[in-house]
Amino acid sequence: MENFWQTCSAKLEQELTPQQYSAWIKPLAPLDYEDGLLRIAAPNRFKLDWVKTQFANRITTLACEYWEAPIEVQFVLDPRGNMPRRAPPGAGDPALGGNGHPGGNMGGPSGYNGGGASGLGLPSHMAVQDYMQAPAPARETARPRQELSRINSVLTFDNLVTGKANQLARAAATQVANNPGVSYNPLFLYGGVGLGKTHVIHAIGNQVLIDNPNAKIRYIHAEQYVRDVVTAYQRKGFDDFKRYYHSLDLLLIDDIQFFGGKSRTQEEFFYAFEALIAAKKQIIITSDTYPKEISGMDDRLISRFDSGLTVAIEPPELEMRVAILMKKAALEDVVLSDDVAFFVAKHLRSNVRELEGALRKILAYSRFHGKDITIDVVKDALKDLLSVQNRQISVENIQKTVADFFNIKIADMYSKKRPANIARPRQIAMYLAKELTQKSLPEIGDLFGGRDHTTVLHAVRKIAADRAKSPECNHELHVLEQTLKG
Ligand SMILES: Nc1ncnc2c1ncn2[C@@H]1O[C@H](COP(=O)(O)OP(=O)(O)OP(=O)(O)O)[C@@H](O)[C@H]1O
Repeated sequence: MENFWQTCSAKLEQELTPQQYSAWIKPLAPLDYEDGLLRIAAPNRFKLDWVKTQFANRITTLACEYWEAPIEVQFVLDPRGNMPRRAPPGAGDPALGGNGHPGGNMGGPSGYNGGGASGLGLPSHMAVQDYMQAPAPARETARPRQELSRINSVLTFDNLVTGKANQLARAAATQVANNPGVSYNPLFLYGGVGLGKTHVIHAIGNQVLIDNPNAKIRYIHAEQYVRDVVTAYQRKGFDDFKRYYHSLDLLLIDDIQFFGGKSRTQEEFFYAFEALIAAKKQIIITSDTYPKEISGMDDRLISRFDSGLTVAIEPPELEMRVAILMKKAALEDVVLSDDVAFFVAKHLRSNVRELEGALRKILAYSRFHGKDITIDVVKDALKDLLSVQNRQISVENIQKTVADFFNIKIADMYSKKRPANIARPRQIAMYLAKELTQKSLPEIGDLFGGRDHTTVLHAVRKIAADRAKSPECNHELHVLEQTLKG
């Protein structure tokens, strides 16, 4: 470590002005180096902050070059108290009355040839930047991996309610968490909005971190990954980008449908994917739909996504919705009666986020008015939500939504044509008409070009059977239902 620091300081001395070097680099001291984590101490908070924002990237790059490995650099306040001030008197420490105000002649961003944070080395998502944002020294040293991983410690398996809708996903997730890189790789979870995909992958991350606190884990939303690719592109920083992502033990990437149509992102992700899988590192992906249905996605990625295990998370069934409401209420120290929980769960069927929102409203309403939570209180608290739920869905609306979804003409809903690409959407529309409206089978038949009620019955049974056995069909229907319910 001492050797590294000598090499690194010498390099920085060449790159910086003498004042910059004396003011910012000389007062630093390497603390320790272990398992890819290098800690460097700064004598006071001001210097710590400035060094983090201005020189962290460069120091990390030099460290990676020196050890020829991905290195994370953490800047901390010197645990031994203030170190002797080695910068010459008046050498530009504004905190001590010098003239080194950021941007002034001591080397603020504009004074640093070769770049400040933006021009040197790692893009903004990189490990060192993460450390740069670590809040307080105590936490910096306590669980650096946890902070770097972006894992939300609240989203665990313990508070994930399990039911028919997510039991497969949970079983697969548990297995992957217990044997990362070994069982299903990648694990691909898909399902509609607010059904718990993000919760499940954070739960995996939390579990892996408990079992192996040194695991290098990263949770990232796909939109952020896209932004990082753009940043790496602008800064010509793909080497750092690759080094970082290819060095992970566990990559959790959320809502990958956002990669659709973004070829450069897909290319970079493909490399990361291949490198991690080859090294038996675990990848977990979520999406709002199954791999083949993601539009604008490269075929080679789609086939990779499908090469591990693909599991759906379904909308929760009634009992599961009740259990979720009760669990979330219990976390707020509130006991919901059965009839209240069933009432809410019966009326709000689309997703868990909606249930959480409803519960928040109910709790706020009852606290504000000082009333116990009864069905009448719930009706008042959720007036707006329930009126939307009760809004009548018309058969015409169903026909239009289904026709748009499958890219056929509305007229095909009434026509006598029977090619499969028309017949199936028509059967789906009939099924939804039966599920979501009060119309009888003959009435529905009439609205579909005067068809017999037995034709409607056949369609309803067929689609119900398909839905029960095919997660893809179930997903399509769920998306349509969510669209229709607004
Ligand atoms: N089975 C469950 N048990 C407890 N809480 C759940 C469950 N499923 C979802 N939730 C909660 O519902 C909320 C929404 O879940 P989450 O964000 O994981 O959904 P998502 O499927 O990732 O949605 P999106 O596609 O919009 O990103 C979160 O607060 C999550 O904790």
